[in-house]
Parts: sequence; structure tokens; C-alpha cells
Amino acid sequence: MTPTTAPAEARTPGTAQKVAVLGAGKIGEALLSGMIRAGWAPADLLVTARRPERAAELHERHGVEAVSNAHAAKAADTLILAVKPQDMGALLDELAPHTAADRLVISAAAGIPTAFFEERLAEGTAVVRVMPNTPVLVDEGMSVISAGRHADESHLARTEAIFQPVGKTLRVPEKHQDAATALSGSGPAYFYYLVEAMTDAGILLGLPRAQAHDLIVQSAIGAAVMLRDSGEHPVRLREAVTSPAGTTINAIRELENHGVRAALIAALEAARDRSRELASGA
Ligand SMILES: NC(=O)C1=CN([C@@H]2O[C@H](COP(=O)(O)OP(=O)(O)OC[C@H]3O[C@@H](n4cnc5c(N)ncnc54)[C@H](O)[C@@H]3O)[C@@H](O)[C@H]2O)C=CC1
Ligand SMILES: O=C(O)[C@@H]1CCC=N1
Repeated sequence: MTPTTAPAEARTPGTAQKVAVLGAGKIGEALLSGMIRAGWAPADLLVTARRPERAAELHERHGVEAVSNAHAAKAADTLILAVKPQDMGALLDELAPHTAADRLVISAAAGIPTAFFEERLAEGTAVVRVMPNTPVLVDEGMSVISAGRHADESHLARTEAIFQPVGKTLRVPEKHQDAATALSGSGPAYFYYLVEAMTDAGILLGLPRAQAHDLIVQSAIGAAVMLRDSGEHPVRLREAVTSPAGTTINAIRELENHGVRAALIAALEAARDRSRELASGA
């Protein structure tokens, strides 16, 4: 399965569909801004927020009408639910009386299975589960998509029309969503953490913080582009940096001595386990 990027013609939303983002916090607003960059008319979008000040802020920033959850459920064909997993039950209680079965419901919440929505919404409602990540803000997101019981190809295509303009998408069976959440949903945080730690190392080695930051960030960008574009395996790319009796191998030995590889495997396993726990509202 290779992640896909939208063909040019799919990047321009061609339908008169109305899409509502319910619970526009960090990820909801990132998606909203991405849809506008991709050419969605603000008039075809709706947004909901818990606090009136937040609703006003979203309206001011994006020119999108802020409405109640009930209004969004009635007026929009596609509802993107972007509240915290722990708030999803309450949101669905609010939406259920107003949501017709022909709505497409897209959940961006970690952990919550499509069955959770199907049980609480009108019989036959199409639900798609998506795990995006924050680089949707710069159109470099990774959004992992799974169909619920009543979601067909057209629902998946409508979902991809929303998420492909802000990055890549990948369809997976829903059983892999917790793993995807651990890898790409949370993934950006691990890279930020590494940059933070490596910048500290630069300071230890005597560089000013700003310079250390720039050296590490540009190395990260260069490495990421090579990983994406060179077609080479990461091991080959690392070997090309690692000269015999050189500097890099000394660093790699320390990473191995400190169990960094095992720590990463354990960390992602812990994230996967937490995603599973969220399914029970924990
Ligand atoms: N932050 C991230 O990198 C990612 C987050 N997610 C998922 O996206 C969801 C949101 O996460 P964040 O944006 O980080 O959280 P957040 O806390 O920034 O956003 C959630 C927003 O929902 C609002 N809200 C809660 N209940 C509401 C209701 N009944 N009606 C209207 N608005 C309501 C809150 O006031 C808040 O603004 C979570 O389910 C999370 O698992 C998924 C992928 C990545
Ligand atoms: O930390 C979280 O629970 C959310 C889901 C994936 C990224 N952020």
C-alpha cells in the first residue's frame, strides 16, 4: 500500500457539498485552513466550537460561519468530528437527533472505532475514520483512512477529496488504525522531540541555540527529502553518512548503547496501546 497524492483535478472540490468541522481545535482548524487553501469556498464550510470567543476567532480568521452542532448536522452533508476522544460520546448525544442517515460522518479521533458512531447515529450512517497529523497545516499531512460498515467507495472518495489536498492519504483496514495513530498521528511529535534533544546537544558542544536549531532542522529536512525521493533504504542512506573510523559511527554506538532503537519501538507500542484504551472512553 503506497500513500497517494491527489491528482490535480481531484484537488479542486467540484461538488456543491457542504462540510462542517465540529470541534475546531488544533487539528480541526488545521483541516479547515487546508480546505480553504485547496479552494473550498468558505460559504461551503461550517465550523463549531464550544466557546463563543473561539467561534468568533475562527470566523474572523477563516471567514467561515460558526454555528451550533445541531445546525451543522442539519445543514452539512459531511461532518468532520474533531473533538477529543473523551468528548465524542457527548457530541454524538447532541448530534444524533439532528443527523440524517445520508450524512457522511468523518471522525478524526484517536482510538474511537467506527462502530461507536454507527451505534449512536441513524441506522445506515456512513462513517469514515481518519487519523491525520498536524503537518496538514503545511500540506504535508499523512491521513490514514478506514471505512466503517456503511461507508462505500463514494464515501472514501469524498473523504480523500478533503484530505489529499493537505498531504498524502492511505487506506488501511480499521484494525490498523491504532498502529497508524502511533506512527503517523503522533509521529511529528517524535521528530520535534529529537530536534529538541539534538539542539540541546549542540549547546553542550558550544554552539549558540539558534545556530544549533538551524543545523538540525536543515539536516532533518534534507534527510526527509532523501528518504522520500531517493528510493534508497534508510540503512543505505545511513551507511553513506557513516565513514570507516569516522565520527558518525561513534554516535551510532552511543545510540545503540543507550537502547534508542528499543526505546522507539517501546514508545510506539505504548502509543498504540493508549489508542486502544481510548476506545473505551478512558
Ligand atoms: N493534535 C493532533 O496532532 C491530532 C489530533 N487528532 C485527534 O483530533 C481530535 C482533536 O484533537 P486536538 O485538535 O489536538 O484537540 P483540541 O483540544 O485542540 O480540539 C478539540 C476542540 O473541540 C472542542 N469541543 C469539545 N467538545 C465540543 C463540542 N461538544 N462542540 C464543539 N466543540 C467541542 C474543544 O473546545 C476544542 O477546541 C482528537 O480526537 C485527537 O485524537 C488526530 C490526529 C492528530
Ligand atoms: O496525542 C493524541 O492523542 C493525538 C492523536 C494523535 C496525535 N495526537
